[in-house]
Amino acid sequence: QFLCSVLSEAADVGLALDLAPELTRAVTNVICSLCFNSSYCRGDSEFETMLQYSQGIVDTVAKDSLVDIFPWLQIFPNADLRLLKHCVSVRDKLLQKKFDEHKVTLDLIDALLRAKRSAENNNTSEISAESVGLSDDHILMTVGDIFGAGVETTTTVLKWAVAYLIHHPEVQRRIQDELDRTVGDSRSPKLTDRGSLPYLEATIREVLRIRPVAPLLIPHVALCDTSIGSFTVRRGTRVIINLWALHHDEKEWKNPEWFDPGRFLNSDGTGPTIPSPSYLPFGAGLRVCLGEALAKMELFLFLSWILQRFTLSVPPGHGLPSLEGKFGVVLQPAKYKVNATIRPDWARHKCQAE
Ligand code: HEM
Repeated sequence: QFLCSVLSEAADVGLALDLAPELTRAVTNVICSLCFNSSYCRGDSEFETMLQYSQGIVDTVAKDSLVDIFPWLQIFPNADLRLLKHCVSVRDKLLQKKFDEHKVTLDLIDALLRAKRSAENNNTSEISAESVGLSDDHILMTVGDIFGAGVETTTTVLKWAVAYLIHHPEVQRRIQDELDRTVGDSRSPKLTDRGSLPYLEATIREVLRIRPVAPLLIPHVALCDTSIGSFTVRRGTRVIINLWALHHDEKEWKNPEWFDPGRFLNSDGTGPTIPSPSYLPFGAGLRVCLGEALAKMELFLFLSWILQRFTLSVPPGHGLPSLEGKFGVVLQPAKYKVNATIRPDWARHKCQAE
């Protein structure tokens, strides 16, 4: 709702908007309300700090990832590693503050603290809060992981989605037709509408295919001797999965560089499908993304709300957003500006409400 009101204010005065900070704030607030039962307003200085350290981490993790591959290289002076350590320490201080401020509420920290207290009360020589991973430090790092994994990823997918929608007004129109037919303009889309909006679902899948947020997933280590196809993988080997190659494999995807949500629709166009097993935007197996279900809900709600109310386009005098991306642990699009125009039915709606 806040995001839509920012778009609405910009639309009223014809302002070209950099959506990135607004999308980040909206996604951060989803995670904040889950972890701390709180949210940030526009211009909050703590939120600005969070934006800065988060970008610092994205810019340095996996950059020229030689240290990731040869960890002993960290003995040499390294400006990126220094910046990374600084950002992590700012993050830890902020999380510690949130943790100290924490009152009794119903959120993730609260649930973890209750589990810790219950483990402490049942303390026996075999089971202690510490041994089941519930020290204060574990709780802080769990919340840190949820932030680290849950904000930049979802925000980046939304930025790519908007960039592709601006490049493809015909895709926007088709989603809007679908929204008009199934949801209308007298209420906002809900999660229960997801099953009746297959083209929007197919578009989200195509964005996740064509610009996978984690093009090399997260590095894995083989826990035992094993094999992948005809390759032997020894215990302790670092395994990097090239998701980019899987998602752009010409044997699996016709014209893989074309943005075509239709490839994720079944033959009669009535439901979403996954046409190839070469599609793993959230990874697979034991270490598959923990937040997949949450991320899909967010992507659906953000995009359906925005497209129900607005049409997105390139502001006059600006070029189309670049689709190249900046490679790092997360593949981010370059900055771009967007024009939001209120759709005629919503404009009427607003007038009636005033
Ligand atoms: C569209 C958004 C997202 C995408 C594309 C995404 C993608 C991924 C990928 C590719 C991995 C690595 C899987 C592997 O290496 O096999 C991963 C791991 C992970 N993700 Fe996500 N993610 C998203 C959102 C989220 C959210 C919202 C959360 C939490 C609230 C989250 C939490 C995690 C965690 C904790 C892991 C590590 C799991 C483990 O190692 O056991 N992710 N994600």
